[in-house]
Order: sequence, then C-alpha cells, then structure tokens
Amino acid sequence: MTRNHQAEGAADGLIRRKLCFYGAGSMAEAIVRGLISAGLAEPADIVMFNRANAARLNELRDRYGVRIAADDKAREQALREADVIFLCMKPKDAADALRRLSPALRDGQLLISVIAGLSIAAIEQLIGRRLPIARTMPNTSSTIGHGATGISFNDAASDAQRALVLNMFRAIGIARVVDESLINAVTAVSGSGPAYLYYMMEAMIDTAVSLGLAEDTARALTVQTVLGAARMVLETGEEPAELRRKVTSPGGTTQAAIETFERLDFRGAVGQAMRRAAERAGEMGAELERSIT
Ligand SMILES: NC(=O)C1=CN([C@@H]2O[C@H](COP(=O)(O)OP(=O)(O)OC[C@H]3O[C@@H](n4cnc5c(N)ncnc54)[C@H](OP(=O)(O)O)[C@@H]3O)[C@@H](O)[C@H]2O)C=CC1
Ligand SMILES: O=C(O)[C@@H]1CCC=N1
Repeated sequence: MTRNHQAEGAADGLIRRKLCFYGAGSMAEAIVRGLISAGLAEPADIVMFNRANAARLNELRDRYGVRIAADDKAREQALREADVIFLCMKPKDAADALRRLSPALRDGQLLISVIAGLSIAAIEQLIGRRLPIARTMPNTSSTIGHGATGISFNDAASDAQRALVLNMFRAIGIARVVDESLINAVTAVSGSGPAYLYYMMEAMIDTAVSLGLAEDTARALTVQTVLGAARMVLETGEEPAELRRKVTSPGGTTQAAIETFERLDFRGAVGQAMRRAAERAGEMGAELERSIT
C-alpha cells in the first residue's frame, strides 16, 4: 500500500496493541487502511468482524492482510484479547451490539467509539461498567491520511490512553480534542463534511458536461479545482475569503457566479444544512438513549 497520507503527527512507529474492530463497514475500513498505510499498526494485530457478512470480511482480509473473526467463538476471543476495541456499527445497531459486548470486556481495555450521536454516558450504561472511552467523530478521508477527527474522553481514560488515541488519529489526518458537548458540531463539520463537497463536485461536473465538456475533462478539472483550493488555504495560510477575493475580478465571471450564489442564499443553505446535521446527531443520541431505558 502506498504511503500517500499527509497526517498531522508523524507516527511514532508501531503501536503494538491488539486492535479489534467491532463493525467492519466504511468507517472501520477507512481507519484500518489509514493505520496500516501510516505504519502505525501491523495487519496481524488487527482483527475485524461484523454481524453476518462473511464475503465482506474475506474482502477485508484479502485487501489488508488483517485477521477476521467469522463466528461467535472467534468474535468473543477477539474481544477478550483486544487492548483497544473500536465500536464501528451504525447507531441503530449500537444498543444491541454494546449489550452483547459487555460480558467479554475486561479491565484495562480501551473503547473507541465512532458512532454518531451515542454519548459516553450511554456507552457506559450499555456496557454496565466503567472503562476508558474515547468518543470520536472521524471521517472517511482517514483512508488516505487526510481525515479530520474530533475526540472526547471520559475520566477513566489515562494520559497514556489519550496520547495513544491522539497518536492513532493524527497518523491518519488531523485530530482535535473537544468537549463532548461539541461532538455533534464536529459531526456536522467534518464527519458529514466530505459528502457536502462530493455533492458540490457532482453538481459542478454535471454542469460542466451540460456546458459541453467531455465527462472525463469535467471530472478532472473539478477534482483538481477542489484539491487545489483546499491546498491553497493550507499552504498559503490565507483566509478563504481573501483567496476568494483574489479570484474575483470586478465585473468578471466569478463575481457573476458569486452574486448568483448570494441571490440563492447559498451561505444560508450551507448553514441550515450543517445545523440540521448537528441537530440530527442530537436526535439520534436521544433516540438511542430512549431505547436503552
Ligand atoms: N461513514 C462515515 O462517513 C462515518 C461514519 N461514522 C459512524 O461510523 C459508524 C459506522 O458507519 P459506517 O461504517 O458508515 O457503517 P456501515 O454500515 O458501512 O458498517 C456498519 C458495520 O457494523 C456492523 N454491525 C452492525 N451490528 C453489528 C453487530 N451486532 N455485531 C457486529 N457487527 C455489527 C455491520 O455488519 P453487517 O454488515 O454484518 O450488518 C457493518 O460491518 C456509524 O455509527 C456512523 O455514525 C462516523 C464518521 C463518519
Ligand atoms: O451520516 C452519518 O450519520 C454518519 C455520521 C457522519 C458521517 N456519516
């Protein structure tokens, strides 16, 4: 696998912990791929399992060389032996999965949740004991070392465990510790954020084609424009508004486009969409909490 990541923190070498991924979907794969290509985890130290999709597990094993646990006995063993357990199932499956997890847990294990909306208190209630917990909100760009993750810890997490979690997420992108009350905001910004930009890119590509460009040209120009714009913000240190000003010649094409965005209240639409995403994370958490009690 190529090391094409540009992460915030250089990996301090192998972390040599047994990592178990409870849930083997998109987000689990993004983290696994990111950790392996960053040189932080050995495939042999990673075990992954899901509920019932054997074909998916075989695909992950073949793609990354990780271990898989395909039956109940192997799943229990994987959980018991793990130093770190990543909780990577959908919110709707979390209550059932965490109740099942409870008997396999032992002191000293660290739980890392990526589940949108699920609070640390709810995790503690579901597992019925106090273990170190990191509630994280990563994103799928972790796959290529460009993730952006918000992290909150419970009081049971030691300094060493906090450092371990930060080290892992910084090896696959950037990571910021935030108060748990702000995790739903992080979800609205960077958790769901890649989808907003893909949506914008879809619209740009479709429009470019309708303006007469060939599909591959439309795609290549759009993708490079988004990549170049993000890199300009990072590498020049200039504010997006200032960089926008430099593109916008008075009375020119960009001004005509931005005026159209303003008339359609594009900024307002982005604001409403992001607030709705944060609100939805809160609703999902509340639904989960109602299903626990
Ligand atoms: N996708 C994203 O961009 C992001 C997702 N998240 C969070 O990550 C979590 C996972 O999302 P995502 O990866 O997209 O979801 P996927 O649907 O791709 O994967 C969910 C996985 O959980 C497994 N699973 C469900 N219930 C159980 C169970 N009882 N025991 C074992 N495995 C189980 C599923 O297995 P099976 O297929 O067998 O049912 C599947 O492998 C969600 O909580 C989401 O909020 C956070 C940030 C970004
Ligand atoms: O859409 C979702 O609910 C998850 C959380 C953030 C990104 N995907």
